[in-house]
Amino acid sequence: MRPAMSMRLVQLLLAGTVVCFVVATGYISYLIVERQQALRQVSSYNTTWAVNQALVEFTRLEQRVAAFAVPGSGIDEDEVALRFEILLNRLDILQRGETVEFIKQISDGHQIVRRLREMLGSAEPMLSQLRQPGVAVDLGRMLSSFDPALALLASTAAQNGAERVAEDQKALLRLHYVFTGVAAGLIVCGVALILLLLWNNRLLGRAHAELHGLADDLRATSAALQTQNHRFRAALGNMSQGLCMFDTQGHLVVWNERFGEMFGLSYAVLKPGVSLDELILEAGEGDSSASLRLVHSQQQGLIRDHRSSVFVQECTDGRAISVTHAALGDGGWIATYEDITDLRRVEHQIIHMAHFDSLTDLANRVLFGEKLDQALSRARQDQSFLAIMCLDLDRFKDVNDTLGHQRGDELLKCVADRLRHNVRDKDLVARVGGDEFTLLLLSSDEPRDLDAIASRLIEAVSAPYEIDGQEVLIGLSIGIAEFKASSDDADVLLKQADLALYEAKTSGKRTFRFFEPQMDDQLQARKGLEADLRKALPNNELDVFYQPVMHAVREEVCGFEALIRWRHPTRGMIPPDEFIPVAEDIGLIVNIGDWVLRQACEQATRWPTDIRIAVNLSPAQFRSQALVQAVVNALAATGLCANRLELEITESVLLEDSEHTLTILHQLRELGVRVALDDFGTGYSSLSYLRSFPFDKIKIDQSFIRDMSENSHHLPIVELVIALGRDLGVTTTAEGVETEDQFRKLQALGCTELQGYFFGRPAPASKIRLSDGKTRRRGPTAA
Ligand SMILES: Nc1nc2c(ncn2[C@@H]2O[C@@H]3COP(=O)(O)O[C@H]4[C@@H](O)[C@H](n5cnc6c(=O)[nH]c(N)nc65)O[C@@H]4COP(=O)(O)O[C@H]3[C@H]2O)c(=O)[nH]1
Repeated sequence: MRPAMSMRLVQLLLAGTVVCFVVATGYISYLIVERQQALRQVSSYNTTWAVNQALVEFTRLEQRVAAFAVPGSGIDEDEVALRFEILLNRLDILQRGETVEFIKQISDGHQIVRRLREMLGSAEPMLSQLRQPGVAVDLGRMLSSFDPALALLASTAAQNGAERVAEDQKALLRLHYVFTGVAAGLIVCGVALILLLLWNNRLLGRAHAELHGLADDLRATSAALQTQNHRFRAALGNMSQGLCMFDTQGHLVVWNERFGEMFGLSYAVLKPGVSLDELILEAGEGDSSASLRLVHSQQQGLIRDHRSSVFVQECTDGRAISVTHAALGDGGWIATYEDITDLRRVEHQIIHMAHFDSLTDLANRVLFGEKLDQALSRARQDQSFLAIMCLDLDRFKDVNDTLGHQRGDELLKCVADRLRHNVRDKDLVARVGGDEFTLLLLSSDEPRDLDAIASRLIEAVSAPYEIDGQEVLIGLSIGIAEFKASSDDADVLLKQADLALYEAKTSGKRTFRFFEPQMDDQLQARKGLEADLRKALPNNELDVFYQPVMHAVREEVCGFEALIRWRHPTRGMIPPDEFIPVAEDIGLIVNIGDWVLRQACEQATRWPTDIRIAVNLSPAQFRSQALVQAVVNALAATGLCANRLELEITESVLLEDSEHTLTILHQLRELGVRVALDDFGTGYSSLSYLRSFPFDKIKIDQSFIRDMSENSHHLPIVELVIALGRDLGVTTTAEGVETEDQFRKLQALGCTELQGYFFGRPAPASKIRLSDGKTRRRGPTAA
C-alpha cells in the first residue's frame, strides 16, 4: 500500500477509534448515573425499615400501656409518654420525603397512617390521666384497634421492599454486565488506539524519511541549478558576442557584458526591464551608440514582424557587426552581435591573396585567367584588340641559387615594378610561376604596337639591378599571342604564347617571338606524342637498355644503368630526353618509372650478385607519395637484394620540396637501397645538396668529362669533385667517358667508377654477356 493511502487509512481508523472511545466513555457516564439512581432506590429499603420501625414502636407503646395497667409492672406514665413520643416521631418520618411516596404506593397505607396520627392525637390527653382507672385500658384498646392495619402495612412494606430489592439487584446485575462490556470495549479501543498510534508513528517515520529524501533531492536540484546558473553566467560573460534578450513587452531580461561594451552601455543603464529605446536614449552620442542606433533601425522591422534574420551592419566607426536576430516563441526576441571587423579584413586579405601574388602584389594565375576570359568574351563581341605575352626571366635560377632565395625574391619584386611601370594601367601584369609572368594587353580603339612593347619590356627588365649592394643582371624572353580567331579560348591563347616563348628561349634568349602557325604544328605534334605515349606501355613499345659501369681500379663491370627506350611504331626510336618530360607533364611518369624499376630489378637478379643496377628517378615520382612502396614492391616481387639497387636523382628533385624529398630519401636508405646524385656539377647548389643528404655516389656530369683538356677549366672541377668524394668516402662515377685518354686521366685522378661509350653503349639485356671474365673487363657490349 502506498504511504499516503496508509496514512489516510490510519487516520480514518484513529478517528473511528476515538469516536468509539468517546461514545464508550459517554455510555459509561450514563451507566454510572443509572447506577447512582439504582443505589438511591436501595435507600428506599430504609422506608420499609421506617414502616417496620413505626410498627415496632407502636407495638412497644401497646406493651408499655398494657404493662402500666398491671400494678407492679414498673412502667410509669413517663415511660408510656416517651414511647408515645417516639411513635409520633416515627409517624412523622412516614409522612415525610420518600417514605410518603412509598406509603402512597401501598394500598390504604396513607389512610392508615393518617388515621393512626388522628387516633394518637385524640389519645394524647389520655397520657396525663393514665393513673385514672380504665384510661390505660381504653388507651390499650384504642391502640390495639390499629394492630391489623399496621401489621398489613408492615407486611405490605416488607413485601414491596423485598420485590424492590430483587428488582434492583437484577438491574444492578445488568448494569454490572453492561458496565463490564463497555469497560472491555474501552480496553479494546485503548489497545486499538495504541496499535493505531504505533502504526501511525511508523508511517509518520517513513513519511519523514521520504520528506528528508525529498529535501535532499531538492537541495541537490537547487545546487545543480545554482551550478548551472554559474555556468550560464560564465558562458554569457565569456562570449565573444554581445547578447541581449527582450521579453514580449520589449523589456530587457538577459544581457552580457560584451553587449554593453560593444554599444557603450554602462552597467548603470543596463538593468532588467529597460526598453531598447531607453537604452538608445541613455547611450548618449558616441560612435558606439550610433552603432546601436543603426543596428536597432535594422532590427525594428524584425521585431515588429516577429521574424528571425542574420545580417551584417557596417557601422560609422568602421566596425562590421554581424547580427543574429531570433524571434522567440513567447513573442520576445534574442540577438547576438559579433564584431567581425577583423574577420572581414582577413576575408578581404584572403580574397586578395587568392587573386594576387603575395611577393610582388601582381595579379596571380587565377585573376589573370578570370580577366583573360572576360577580355576574350568582350573581344569576341566587339572585335577589340587583345594580346597576351608570356614572359620568362633568363638566368633567374642561377641568380637565385647563387645569391639565395631572399635576394631572388628581392629581384622578383624589382622585376614586377619595372613590368608594371612599362605597361598601361588597363593592361594586366601577372606572376604565374617562380620567374614566369604573363601580360594581358587590351585596346578598344587601335591595335597596340606589340614589338615596341616587347622591346621596351626586355630593355627595362634587362637593365642592371642593385640587390644588397650587388649588381645583378638577368634577361627577359617573351612569347606573344594575339587574339585573332574567335574560336580561340584562353587555353589556346596561353599555349600559343607559351610556344612562342619556347621559341624565343631556344633562339638565344633576351628576345621575343610572335606565335606562328607552325608552332601550332609543334603543339599538335606534342599532342600526338602525348596520345602515343599513353598507349606505349600497354602496347609494349617501351624497353629498358643497360649501360655498363666500370670499376676504375679493377677495370671490370661493377654495375649497369637502366635507360629507358621507346620504339615508336612510326617514328622509330625516341630518346628519353624527348618523351620523359612529356610523360612527366601528363602524369604518366609514375607508371613508367615503376615499370622500369621492376624490369631493372628483375634483370639484375639474372646477373652475378656483385653487379649493381642503377635506375633513374624523376621528380614527379617523388611527388606521387607512393615511391617508397613502389621500390619495396619491386624488391619484394623480384627478390633483388636492396643494396644492389641504386637510385639516381638529379638536383631538380631536391629543388622542389627538399624537406619532403629528404624524408623519402632517408626512407629509401633505410630499406638498404643506395642513392646517387646524378649530373653533379650542372646545378648551382650541388655542393650544398651533398651536405643535406649522405649520398652513396656522385655522378660527375658528362659535360665536364667531355672537355678535360689541360687548359680547360673543367679539369680542376673534376679533380675537385673526385677529391671531395674521396674525403667524404663517397663513390664517384664519371659519365660520358668516350676515349682511353679520358679513362686513364680519370683513373689517375682516383675516380672510383667510369661510364661511357668507351666501355659500352646502352644495350638491350639480351645483348649483354657477363659469363666470360674478359668481356666483363672490357665491357659487355662493344656496340
Ligand atoms: N654522348 C654520350 N652520351 C653518353 C655516353 N655514355 C652514356 N651516355 C648517355 O648519357 C645519358 C646518361 O643518363 P642520364 O644522365 O641519367 O640521363 C638520362 C636520364 O636523365 C633520362 N632517363 C633515361 N632513362 C630514364 C628512366 O628510366 N627514367 C627517368 N626518369 N629518366 C630516364 O634520360 C636521360 C638521357 O638518357 P639517354 O638518352 O639514354 O642517355 C644516357 C646515355 O645513353 C657517352 O659516352 N657519350
